[in-house]
Amino acid sequence: MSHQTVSTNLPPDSLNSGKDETHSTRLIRDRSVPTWAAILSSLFTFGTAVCTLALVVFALFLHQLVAVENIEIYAPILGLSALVPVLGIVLFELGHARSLAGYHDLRRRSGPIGGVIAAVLTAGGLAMLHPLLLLPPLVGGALGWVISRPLARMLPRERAWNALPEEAASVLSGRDQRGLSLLMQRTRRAPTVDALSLGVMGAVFIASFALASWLCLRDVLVSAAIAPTALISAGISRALFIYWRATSTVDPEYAERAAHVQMLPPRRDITDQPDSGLWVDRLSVQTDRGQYLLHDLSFQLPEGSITALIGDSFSGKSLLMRALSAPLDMTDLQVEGNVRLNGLSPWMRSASPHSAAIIHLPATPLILPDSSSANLLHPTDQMAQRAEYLLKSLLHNADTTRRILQCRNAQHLSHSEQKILAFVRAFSLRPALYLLDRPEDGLSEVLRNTLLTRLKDEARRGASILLVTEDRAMLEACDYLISLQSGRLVEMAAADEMRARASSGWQRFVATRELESEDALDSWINAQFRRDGDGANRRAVCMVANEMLTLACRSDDPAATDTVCFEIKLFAGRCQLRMQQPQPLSSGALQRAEIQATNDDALTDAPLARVLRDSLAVENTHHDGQHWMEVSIEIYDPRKVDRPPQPAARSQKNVDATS
Ligand SMILES: Nc1ncnc2c1ncn2[C@@H]1O[C@H](COP(=O)(O)OP(=O)(O)OP(=O)(O)O)[C@@H](O)[C@H]1O
Repeated sequence: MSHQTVSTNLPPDSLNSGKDETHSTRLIRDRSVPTWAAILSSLFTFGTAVCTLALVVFALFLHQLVAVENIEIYAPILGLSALVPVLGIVLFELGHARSLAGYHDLRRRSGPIGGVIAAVLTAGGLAMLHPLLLLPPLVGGALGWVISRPLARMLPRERAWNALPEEAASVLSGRDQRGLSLLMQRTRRAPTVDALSLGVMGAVFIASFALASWLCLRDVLVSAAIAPTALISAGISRALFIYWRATSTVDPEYAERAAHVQMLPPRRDITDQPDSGLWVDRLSVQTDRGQYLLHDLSFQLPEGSITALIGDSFSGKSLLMRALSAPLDMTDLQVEGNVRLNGLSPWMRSASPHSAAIIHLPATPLILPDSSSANLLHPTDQMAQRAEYLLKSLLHNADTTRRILQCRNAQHLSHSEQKILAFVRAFSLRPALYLLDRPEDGLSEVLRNTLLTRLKDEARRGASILLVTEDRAMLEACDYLISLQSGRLVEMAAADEMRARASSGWQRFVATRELESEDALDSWINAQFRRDGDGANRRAVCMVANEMLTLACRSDDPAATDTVCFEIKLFAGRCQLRMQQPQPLSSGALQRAEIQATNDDALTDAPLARVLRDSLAVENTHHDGQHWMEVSIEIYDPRKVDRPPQPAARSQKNVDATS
């Protein structure tokens, strides 16, 4: 996938000002495994298998010509000639490892295919000698399948190290790095599998030997063929066994991946999808049990904007960043949505060079156990100059800059040095979108300020920045705020507007104008009443809010928008809940609702009447140029009452009416 080149207006202090960007920005390519590599791997192992077979054939001729027929000269001739397949084995094995260096998993999975092909061809040769000779290797192969598939799944796996709880306590106290890596290691296969496979191979060898001896007795085989036949049979069952074993475990390439990632088609009703900035539409992340971790998120980040994700702990902030940058890595989760960055899908991976679209910087920096230069992606002279400049501008210290750049193992740098190194690498890639998870973590105030200045420069260049932060200065620099709660988007608005509202005590919630928004509305209201004993307050306000939502959904006013907007503010003894309206409620509608509120029979289908019944007052108000239906609801302070008030008789009436 080729990516659209991002806006590259450089900040005035950039070293590359006025120069061609393409020479100073490193392109990236997503990791990929070429299809030819699997074929090449199989060919190499096929070559090794043929050379091994040739050795067995040499052994057969040596036995027959030298030991049985007493032709002495063949001993050195055949002995020396057999060095050719020996050399072949070495060359094929070396060639396999060298030409596919770095593809260890692929060699392990595709290599055995070459062995199986050689085994099938050899089995054909055995069958031509006598069909019975096929029996031991085939039975061995079948047993190998049973051992490495169903049996291996049932047997307990061996751990790299069986730590006692006391030992684990010592390791997790930070006293034993080697112990920690052993604890982290994935479990290995069951040792019983290896023992059984060796036993099966031994059995195949001896069964073939016995069969070939019997065939020799019947003059079907010469005596010199007995041992080679047994060796070949054992080799065939070994090749099959290796293949079963290699394919019985999940390919690491597909392990720990998302269960399902689906790019949804654009909505038909949206025609003005922007071709710049980030566009997120109906993004959801679900567990395999159907629990939503992110629910139907839709928002836009304009090009060159800084936006902060705010919300309680576990509200899904970090998860959203991961879903935007690497949905495939969300182990066992189901991800779907339509995500576009500058008009293209950042979810598509491509092995062809392209400019970096998204860079995600988690709170713990990603640093390789290699030199700083390697961590800066082995920069060209021009890029190295820019990296040095960026480091200096962040650190304001030439000595520290030099020390970081000359470091041979960047994992030995301090946490903040590693963090700055990761930032410099990101800045030199010039992505269209930065996802920054707690960028301030571990940085001194001076570093946080210089980092913020740099981020503002990146935004001026045209990059969009989405960050999770608790740093006041960073929050104040934001153009927009996105508020998340329990994986749902509560609101996205201009930062100034949200700050002003928050300081006035009002909290806002925006959702689509449909009854399905009820769960999100309830969880927003629940979040306003967190004190122990607040349950009755939650129920009372949720009941009224849900009726208001029903009222909004029933409205056939052509001026009504696709969204509903609620605001809430808590006072002593009451809470004010208001909903934005296209028009004020007419006095006629209010009067009818008041009459209905006193008549139980009419309550089932009269949301406004139920709102009136369950609240202290309902009135039309006007704020920020908008009409609001504002409701006053009685609440209590759980710290001051021993026993929360029972649901009012009116609420009971409501339940009775609806049941
Ligand atoms: N792979 C996963 N499988 C199941 N649940 C997950 C997975 N990843 C994250 N979660 C859950 O999703 C929720 C949101 O996690 P996330 O890390 O996004 O929280 P956060 O908003 O960043 O919180 P904090 O501010 O505490 O870091 C958490 O309850 C977490 O347990």
